[in-house]
This record gives sequence, structure tokens and C-alpha cells, in this order.
Amino acid sequence: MASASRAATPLLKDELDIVIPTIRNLDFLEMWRPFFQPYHLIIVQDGDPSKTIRVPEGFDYELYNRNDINRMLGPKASCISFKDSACRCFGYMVSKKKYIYTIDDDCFVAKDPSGKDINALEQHIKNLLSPSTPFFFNTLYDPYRDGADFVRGYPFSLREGVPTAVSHGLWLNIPDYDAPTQLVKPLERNKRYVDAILTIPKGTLFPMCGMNLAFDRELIGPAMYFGLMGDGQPIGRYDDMWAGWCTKVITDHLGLGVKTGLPYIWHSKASNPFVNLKKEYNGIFWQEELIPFFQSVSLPKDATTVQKCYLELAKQVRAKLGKVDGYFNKLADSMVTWIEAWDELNPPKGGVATANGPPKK
Ligand SMILES: O=c1ccn([C@@H]2O[C@H](COP(=O)(O)OP(=O)(O)O[C@H]3OC[C@H](O)[C@H](O)[C@H]3O)[C@@H](O)[C@H]2O)c(=O)[nH]1
Ligand SMILES: [Mn+2]
Repeated sequence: MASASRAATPLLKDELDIVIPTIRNLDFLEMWRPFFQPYHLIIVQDGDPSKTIRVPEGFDYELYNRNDINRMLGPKASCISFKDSACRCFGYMVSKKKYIYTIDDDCFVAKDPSGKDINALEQHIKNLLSPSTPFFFNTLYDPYRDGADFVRGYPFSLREGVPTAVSHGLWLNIPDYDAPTQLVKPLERNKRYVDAILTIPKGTLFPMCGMNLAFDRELIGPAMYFGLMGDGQPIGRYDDMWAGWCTKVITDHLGLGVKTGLPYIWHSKASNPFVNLKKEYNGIFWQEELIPFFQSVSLPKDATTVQKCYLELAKQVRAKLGKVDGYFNKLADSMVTWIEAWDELNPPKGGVATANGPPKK
């Protein structure tokens, strides 16, 4: 029996990496120190690699800048976005852990209605370690939470649930609105704390936000490609949306679950809506074609791994979205490059990674 004085080991301490994309000093970590300090951080520095990013003392981290990405991936680095938070997916690729939590550097510790600090990481871990129920909707929300259960009429044959691949958290204060909504509602703040966790039903897509997101890297990691965004691309701020749509059709196909709801973080800064409008406008237009595409995607029975599903998806993107805009042919190519790079850095157990090793700190 561990003595009361010895703190319990944090959940998944050695099985989870925290991935942070950044263009700024990481002072925000001070507020997260009680929750994050035991975990390993993977910092993906975007923008000018010659800039020094300050990381508070006492954190265990590895930091990758654009020079590291280019050195490690060579020509395949072309699939990693530059000057967009999409670069974060490089952190997913280089991690060696089973779980990932990714958070933006303008997201802080929120308080629950009782005034207690929310340990968002702990809640994501609980979400990932308990099953999902995508095949039949439980009206009392997450049946695996303390104080809840399956309601009358819920088939017993489905109560075991399925493994959870993704845990999608939410945000108090500045909500993740698109630029037009931000422009018409500049003062709107999200003050509503909803104490619920829902499995997103099979066959339903959702707008995945990368600000406060956790996932099981071994179950769904290769699908978490955040696309070609930012510098040199006709679209931005649709990185997480693209990853979420690809992820959801694949989790549906493989019988895995996606949850949304708790935990909340406190989002402190809405970027400039005019700048965002320029980045988003193609996405706002194209998504009216993209959503019907993803809703109609069918993956073959022999697509039994995430990589096989993803490569099949890339083929369908080229065949059906290439006519929407030539960009989607480039994106389809990058989807293939991403999987090639992923498999190079993450060979099957017992294989040897072929990248050029971790960065100098
Ligand atoms: O070129 C860039 C710009 C930013 N980052 C890092 O990405 C994180 C998000 O940056 P920021 O907080 O400025 O983005 P928001 O305007 O709040 O928009 C977010 O909306 C949700 C999206 O999913 C995504 O998280 C953001 O677009 C932050 O850590 C920056 O340092 C970057 O790496 N490169
Ligand atoms: Mn932000």
C-alpha cells in the first residue's frame, strides 16, 4: 500500500507525450506545471528556426524546428505545413508513446463551476481509457462515468462499447469560431460549462479542433495528418478539420470511438478575424463539397489498418476532389508522403527507424 505521503504516479506518465506547436515563448506552461510537469513534451517550433523559444525550467522536452524537420524527413518534409499550427502533426509522427495530448500555447487551466482547477490532461486520459458507444446513443451521456450508466432500452449486447481513439475537449472564454462568426460576434465568450462527454455516433462527422485534443496514437495516429496549410497554400486553419474528417471516417470503418465534451480549457486569445478570414475563405467555400465527399466515403473490407484506410482515402481525394481544385491533388500526394514518412519513423515493432535521429536540444 503506497504511503499517503507519496503522491500517486500520474496516469500514463510514461505512455503519453504532450505536443505543442508554437511560435512564441512557452510561459503558459507555468500554469499547467502541476498537471504537465511529470510528462514529456514535444515542442514543434514553427516559423523562423533561428528564433529561440523559451521553455520554463523543470520540463522534460524535445524541441523540433524547421531545420530539424527538413533534416529528419528530407524531401518528405514537404508534407509538413510551415507557418500554420498544422505543423503539430510532426510531433505525433516522432513521438514513441501510445498516447498524444496536443494543446495550443494560448490555452490555460480553466475552472469548473465549483472553482476547482480542471486537470484537462487527466480527464482526456480517463476519456481514452474508457470505451465509446458509437453504435447506439446513450441519452444519459457517458455511461462509464461515476454516477451514470446505460439507460433502459440500451441493448446489453452493445454495452461493452468499443475502444476510444479520440478525446475532443472544449474551451471556455474564446470559443473556436470561424472568422465570419468572430467578425459578427467579437465580444461573445463561452461561459457555459456543460458537464457531459458524448460519443459521436457512427456516420456523423464533426468539426475537430486541435486546441485541446487527445488521441490513442497506436489506434489512429497515422490518420492525424493535419494537411497542407499555411505558407504557400491556398488554405489555412482547416488543418484540424481535415484531420478530423479523415479520422472520423476511419474510426467508423475500424469500429473505434470518438468522444467530445469534457475537459474544458480556458482559451485566452482569438487571433485577428480579418487575417483568419483570408486563411479560411477557401475552406468555408470548399467544405460544402468536402462534407458530402466524406459522408459518401466507403472504405474496402481489406482496409484493415489505419495506413491502408488512409491511402485509400488519398486515392478517393484525388479522384473526387481534384476537380474541385488542383490543391486536392497536391493534398492527396501529401497524404501518401505523410504515410511513407510515418512508416519510416515508426517501423513495425523490431524494425529500425530510418530518420536522422532526434534534434540537438
Ligand atoms: O503560424 C503559426 C501560428 C500559430 N501557431 C501555434 O499554433 C497554436 C494556435 O495558434 P493561435 O492560438 O494563434 O491560433 P488561433 O487563432 O487561436 O486558432 C486556433 O484555432 C484552433 C485551431 O485548431 C488552431 O489551434 C488554431 O488555428 C499556438 O500554439 C501557436 O503558437 C503555429 O505553430 N504557427
Ligand atoms: Mn488560440
